[in-house]
Amino acid sequence: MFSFLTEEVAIDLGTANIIIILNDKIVINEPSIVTVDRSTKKLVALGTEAQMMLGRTHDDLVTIRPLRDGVIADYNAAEKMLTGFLKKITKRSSIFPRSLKMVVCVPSGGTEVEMRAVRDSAQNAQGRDVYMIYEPVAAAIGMGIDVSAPEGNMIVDIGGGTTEIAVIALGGIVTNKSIRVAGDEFTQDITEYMRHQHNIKIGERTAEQIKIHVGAATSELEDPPGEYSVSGPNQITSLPVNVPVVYQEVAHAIEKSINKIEFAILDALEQTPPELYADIVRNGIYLAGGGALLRGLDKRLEKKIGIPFHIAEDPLKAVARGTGIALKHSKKYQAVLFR
Ligand SMILES: Nc1ncnc2c1ncn2[C@@H]1O[C@H](COP(=O)(O)OP(=O)(O)OP(=O)(O)O)[C@@H](O)[C@H]1O
Repeated sequence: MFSFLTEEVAIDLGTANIIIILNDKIVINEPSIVTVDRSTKKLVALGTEAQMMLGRTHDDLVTIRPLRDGVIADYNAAEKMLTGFLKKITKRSSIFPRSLKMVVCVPSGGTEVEMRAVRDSAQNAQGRDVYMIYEPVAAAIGMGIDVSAPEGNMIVDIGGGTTEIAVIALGGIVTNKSIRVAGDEFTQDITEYMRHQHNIKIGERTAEQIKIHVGAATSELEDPPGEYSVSGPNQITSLPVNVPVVYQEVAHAIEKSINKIEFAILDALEQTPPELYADIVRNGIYLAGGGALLRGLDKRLEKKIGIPFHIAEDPLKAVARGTGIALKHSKKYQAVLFR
């Protein structure tokens, strides 16, 4: 009778970004950040607004990233963030409590405790009917892969906190590898490199901008980006300096982290049963997550591993789209949804 009060919400609760789909449309796509008042514990800003405050707050305010390495690190902040965003987007009724049917994605390498934290915070944020889906499965659905087919498909999802590598067949994850090396680690590598090589101190946002503007996984790009200039204080003199950065430097800075991802993919392939391995060689490997946008990454991996790599159409949204599709067709996808 009150089904008009039920709203369907799909959530990609990522370390770097949160994407919320309401009734089929992306309504929130913002950084997973909150600013909280230290003394009253009240929420001051959310998402993009909170990101603007990162590194700029005074003592009374604290800017928090509630997720680290793909999982909830600060439970209270995560709940505040979810509740805050859901308040922004859902209908309110003063007479009847609203009812949210939710699907939230979780990393495939998460522990039971970590998953419970997601479930509880979603329920406390008014989710009456909460389901979960593993991120690589959601990414595969988002890329249009038939996850229930009797065929193996490998997904490599390079997010902010984790790189998830999974082989999916018959609606389940057959091989799974999750490493805590992804976009945030690349950003940190760049900060370190700039400090060592150029004696310049830069913040997280600037390092991320370098990665986005001139980020590359190889120093031999066919279509290289122009240099990107950053300014900041010299480490020793504190005087302002301006440094132009070229893509080869970023490739050098993140080399070790990319190597770790290569090894993890090789390791996952080694653990894959032979029939599924043959499918993967035939179908290629699918890349999703923001890290898939690093220039030359697909070509580099292809060369190293000898299997073609396909990048998702919109890598940053593949997981969210898949979560939304699984929610919309929850009967069809009941095998991949769990509570
Ligand atoms: N053009 C780009 N080139 C390289 N990296 C990028 C680009 N755009 C975004 N990123 C990086 O992608 C990461 C975010 O990706 P994504 O939104 O897939 O992760 P997430 O879902 O929030 O994280 P996780 O899956 O670990 O919880 C960030 O580290 C961001 O800096």
